[in-house]
Amino acid sequence: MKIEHLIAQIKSKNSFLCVGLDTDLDKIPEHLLKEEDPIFEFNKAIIDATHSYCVAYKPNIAFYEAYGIAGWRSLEKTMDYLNEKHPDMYTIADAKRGDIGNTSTRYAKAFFDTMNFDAVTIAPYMGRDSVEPFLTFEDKHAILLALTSNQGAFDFQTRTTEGLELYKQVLKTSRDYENSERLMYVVGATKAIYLKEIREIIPESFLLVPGVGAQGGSLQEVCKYGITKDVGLLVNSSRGILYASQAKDFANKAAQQAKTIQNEMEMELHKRFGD
Ligand SMILES: O=C(O)c1cc(=O)[nH]c(=O)n1[C@@H]1O[C@H](COP(=O)(O)O)[C@@H](O)[C@H]1O
Repeated sequence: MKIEHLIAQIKSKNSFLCVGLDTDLDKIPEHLLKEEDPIFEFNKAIIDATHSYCVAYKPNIAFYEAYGIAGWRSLEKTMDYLNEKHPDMYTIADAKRGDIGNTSTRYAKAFFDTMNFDAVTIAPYMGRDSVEPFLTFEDKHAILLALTSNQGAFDFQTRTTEGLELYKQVLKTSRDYENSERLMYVVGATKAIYLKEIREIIPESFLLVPGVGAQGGSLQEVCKYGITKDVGLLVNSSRGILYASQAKDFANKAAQQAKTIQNEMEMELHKRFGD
């Protein structure tokens, strides 16, 4: 998807919500387990209920790989459903890949060509030649982990070498990669305070911001420090939306949660951009 199209979607829906499809058979409503493909049926119901309130969906690949071939099939069906019924939705494969060049090339083919995702999350640790294969696809994005939402982020990402924290080195160095305009970055909502300095290095790049909802990050703080003239944010919530109810009304409850976040986003956008 062209970035202009994503920005237009955000503006027309007054939403920069990404719904994370972290679909877990231990958490979905019991009545769905009787279906032939419970994961797909759950995703389809969630998509049908939430698509007016969000602009993106982010299946986390672990939740599909965990079920082997059946899980991959559910993922493929979910992507086919999204691409056919909701082609305006931005789709992110949360796979956190990255390897030597020829291997990254195959990962890029898997997610961009075969599965037709718009973006994939990438671990930057192996450097330039592990990232650039993902940047050769027009209108696709590689989303580099910069400062993640979890506690372990402090093990390495905030450590300083040569006067600069590692996550800042990731931001600075990757700007010189070929086709770096196709990069986005992950910054956890739980690290919103860091966004001020992050925006000094990457004033315009889109950020994927997970960690509101179940992990306790604040949408208001994220907006305060992270929003750009094009909004520049995709804020993800997975469990907080997916598992708002585990009863038969799960899709309605998920829609209510998504609508609540969308309303908050609309207020934040209104504060900054007016009508
Ligand atoms: O790359 C990610 O999406 C990601 C990065 C990060 O720093 N923290 C983080 O939670 N995530 C993912 O975002 C989702 C968060 O899920 P909830 O905490 O249930 O909203 C999960 O799929 C995580 O793997």
